[in-house]
Amino acid sequence: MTGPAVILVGPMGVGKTTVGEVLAKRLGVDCRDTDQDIVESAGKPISEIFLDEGEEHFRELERVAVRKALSEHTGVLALGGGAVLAPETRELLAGGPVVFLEMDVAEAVKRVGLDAPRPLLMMNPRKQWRELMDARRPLYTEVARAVVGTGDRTPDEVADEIFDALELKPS
Ligand SMILES: Nc1ncnc2c1ncn2[C@@H]1O[C@H](COP(=O)(O)OP(=O)(O)O)[C@@H](O)[C@H]1O
Ligand SMILES: O=C(O)C1=C[C@@H](OP(=O)(O)O)[C@@H](O)[C@H](O)C1
Ligand SMILES: [Mg+2]
Repeated sequence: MTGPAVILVGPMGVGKTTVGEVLAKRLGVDCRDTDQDIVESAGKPISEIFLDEGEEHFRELERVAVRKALSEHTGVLALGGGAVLAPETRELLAGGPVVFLEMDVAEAVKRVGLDAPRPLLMMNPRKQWRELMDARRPLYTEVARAVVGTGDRTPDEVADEIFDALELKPS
C-alpha cells in the first residue's frame, strides 16, 4: 500500500480543497476530497447531514470516508477540517506526507464567507472559528510533517511552499 502523495489538513476555509486541486494538477495525479466522498455517498450536502442527522453522525461518516480514501487513493487527498478529531484518523495519518495549512481568523472569515455554508460557522463565525482552532491546533500539529502559512499567499504560492516542504517533484 503506497497511500496518498500529499494529505492536506487544517481549518475550514484555509484552502485544502483549492490547493489540493492545484497540487494534483502539477503532480499529474487526481485530487480526492473526503467531504466530496461523503456528499456523494449520502446524496446530500454536508449542511443537510448536520441538520438532519447531527454532527456525531457526520463524524462517523467522515471517519469511514477518511480510512477508505487513505487506503485506496495515491494522489492528493484533502480532508475536512474536523477529520483529525478522530483518534483513529490521527493514528492513520502519523508519519504520512501530511501538511497543516494555517491562517488567521480574519482571513478565515473572509474566505468562508465567500463559499459554501459551513454548519459550524453559522453563528458568530469569528468566535466559533477561534474556539475550533484552540481545540484543534494541537491535533493538526500532532499529525503534520510540515506547516505552511496561507494568509498572504495565492493557492499557487501555497502549492510552491508545499512542494518545497515535502521535496516533491512536478510530473
Ligand atoms: N490562498 C488563498 N487565498 C485566497 N483565497 C483562497 C485561498 N485558498 C482558498 N481560497 C478561497 O477560500 C475559500 C475556501 O477554500 P477551500 O479550498 O474550500 O477551503 P477548505 O477546503 O480548506 O475549507 C474558497 O472560496 C477559495 O476560493
Ligand atoms: O472543520 C469542520 O469541522 C468541518 C469542515 C468542513 O470541511 P472544510 O474544512 O473543507 O471546509 C466540513 O467537513 C464540515 O463542514 C465540518
Ligand atoms: Mg474543503
